[in-house]
Amino acid sequence: MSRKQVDHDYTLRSMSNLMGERWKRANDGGERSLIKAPSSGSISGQGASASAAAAAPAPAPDASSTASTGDLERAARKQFQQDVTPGFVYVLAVFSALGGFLFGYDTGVISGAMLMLKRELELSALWQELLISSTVVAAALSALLGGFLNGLFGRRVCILLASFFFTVGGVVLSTAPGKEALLAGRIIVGVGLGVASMTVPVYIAEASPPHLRGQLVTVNTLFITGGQFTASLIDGAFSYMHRGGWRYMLGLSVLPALLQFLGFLFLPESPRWLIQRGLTQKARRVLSQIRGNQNIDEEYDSIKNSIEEEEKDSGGDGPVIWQMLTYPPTRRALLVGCGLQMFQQLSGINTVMYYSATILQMSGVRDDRLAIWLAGLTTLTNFLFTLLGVWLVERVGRRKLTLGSILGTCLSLSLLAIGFLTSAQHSPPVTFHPLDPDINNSTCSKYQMCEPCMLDPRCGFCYRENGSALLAASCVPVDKGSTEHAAWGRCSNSTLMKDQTHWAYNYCPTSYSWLVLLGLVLYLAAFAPGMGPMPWTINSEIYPLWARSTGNACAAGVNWTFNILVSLTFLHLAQYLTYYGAFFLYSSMALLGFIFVYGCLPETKSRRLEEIEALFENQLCSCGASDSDEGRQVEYIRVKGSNYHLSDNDASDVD
Ligand SMILES: O[C@H]1[C@H](O)[C@@H](O)[C@H](O)[C@@H](O)[C@H]1O
Repeated sequence: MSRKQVDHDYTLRSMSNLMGERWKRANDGGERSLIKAPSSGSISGQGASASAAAAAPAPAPDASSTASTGDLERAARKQFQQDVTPGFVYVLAVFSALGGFLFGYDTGVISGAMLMLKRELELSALWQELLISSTVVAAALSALLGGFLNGLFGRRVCILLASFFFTVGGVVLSTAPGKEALLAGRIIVGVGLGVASMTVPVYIAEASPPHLRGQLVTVNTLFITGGQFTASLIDGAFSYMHRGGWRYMLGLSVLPALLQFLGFLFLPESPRWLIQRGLTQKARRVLSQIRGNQNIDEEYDSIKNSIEEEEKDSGGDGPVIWQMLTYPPTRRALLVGCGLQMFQQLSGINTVMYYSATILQMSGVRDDRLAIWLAGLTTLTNFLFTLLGVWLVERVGRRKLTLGSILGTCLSLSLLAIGFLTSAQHSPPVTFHPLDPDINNSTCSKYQMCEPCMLDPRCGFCYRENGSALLAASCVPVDKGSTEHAAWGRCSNSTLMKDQTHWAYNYCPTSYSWLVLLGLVLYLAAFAPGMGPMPWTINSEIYPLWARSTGNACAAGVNWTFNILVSLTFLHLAQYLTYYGAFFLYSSMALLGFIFVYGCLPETKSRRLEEIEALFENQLCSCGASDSDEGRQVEYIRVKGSNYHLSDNDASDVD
């Protein structure tokens, strides 16, 4: 049988299962399942038969039955909102999202810690780069390995493992006697990061009821940005310590890590993973614990049936990744999931996060400490707008949220670029050429403007400010040991830097910085609610169970890999393309991302995880045409002790 036929059969089988269940429940007076038909046309991926079924005229309900249906529906919704979501699922989400917090904290805290470390341990540029990127490289590799571990040992063990690594890493970092131990600590933390970043969204998604899933998984990204914000506060606070502040900065992560470890000793395994492993009694117990002793029969049966279906359908032998690539729906889901993560990083979020202090310096902030605190404002904005995403995700859905967000990201990146361009066009000229004591190094003295001088990593701009006028501006070599001062002359140490003399490394004084700042704020406001969290949220729900951990592992691996690529290349990119060139490049990446999302991302809001595979049965990137499906909703509604799937046009199924 060809793969195409297999897909088609699968579609029919899933359809008839759903319809059969619906019929059975409508007739036996017990639990009822009401699934709303597509509002217009078919839901994507349900093929011609589904369209035909949807197009068939439904019996017209009489007026009284419509009225009672409305009442029932309202009562059902009320009941559902009152008691269907027990608090336990929130506890579970928050404890898991501590993994997200550590992700944000450990990636964010290093920039402030590095300012102290490089001074105290006299780190060379190579060691600084090693300490920063080793964590991200370890995270990329362990995220990939995490897929395998997840399938083998389950989500809970993987989260325990990640928090164990975070704890050990934190202890090693805070007690490190030298740079080698620091490197070891950063690698250990990176391993934890990779495993946590791919496991936590999956665990939350698998434990959540469908109507809350998006929100709860998005809380994980809220915790990531919360971790980044906390890290910037801690960096600011400990920057006042003369020695050893970095030990506290790096070591404090032990607290949330320990809390998560202890919490997960008592939290349950994902019920879906348990069912897949055949541990059905345990799965039932966990499910009713998470659902607060509601009737879980329908949900349990539905998960179990779909797992059996999936196992039959995925077929094939060999490693899971091979099976995913040879089975069209999972291959498409994988492309969409990895594509989203790639475009998230290509939109330059981490350039903005890591270089916000430089961007702020451009806008006139001279004091290093103030720049550190203001960089905290950037992370706060990121955090606050992610909160907006948590609020929006179940209201507008993933697709519209991602589309709106990436469009806004693209426009605000262009504004940032225009800000940099205008600053470059009004770049101050070099007006003073001091005698270079090192006659061999005359590169810096060749520059006539601040812009090319600033873009050359070997040079910096030294000037005196008198009101708004720049006086005696020169381009001089930077000190090889520290970018905080020049190699020689007026800007070579702080005692010489009197009379309003300033050293600008990596930026130029400009009066157009407000444009850059505006672009920065708009960028975060656009990126944080959608492009920040949605790639994680969507990845946690688009794969069938047998492929979920591998799919998330690949997508998280892509996220970390592009994170390294974008953040490590930024300074080189700025050197070759200038700052505005780099931001125009990110903006065009976001535009490509918009086209990709528009064409390829189906709406997954309110669907059960087991239904989502059907969305990928159509040809890849045919979703742009099926926007109308977004109105389709499946919700569990509990009425007088029974579970309903309730939807808009299910009147014929209601007594
Ligand atoms: O979703 C997160 C979030 O947006 C963070 O702010 C960013 O630093 C991460 O790289 C990203 O994966």
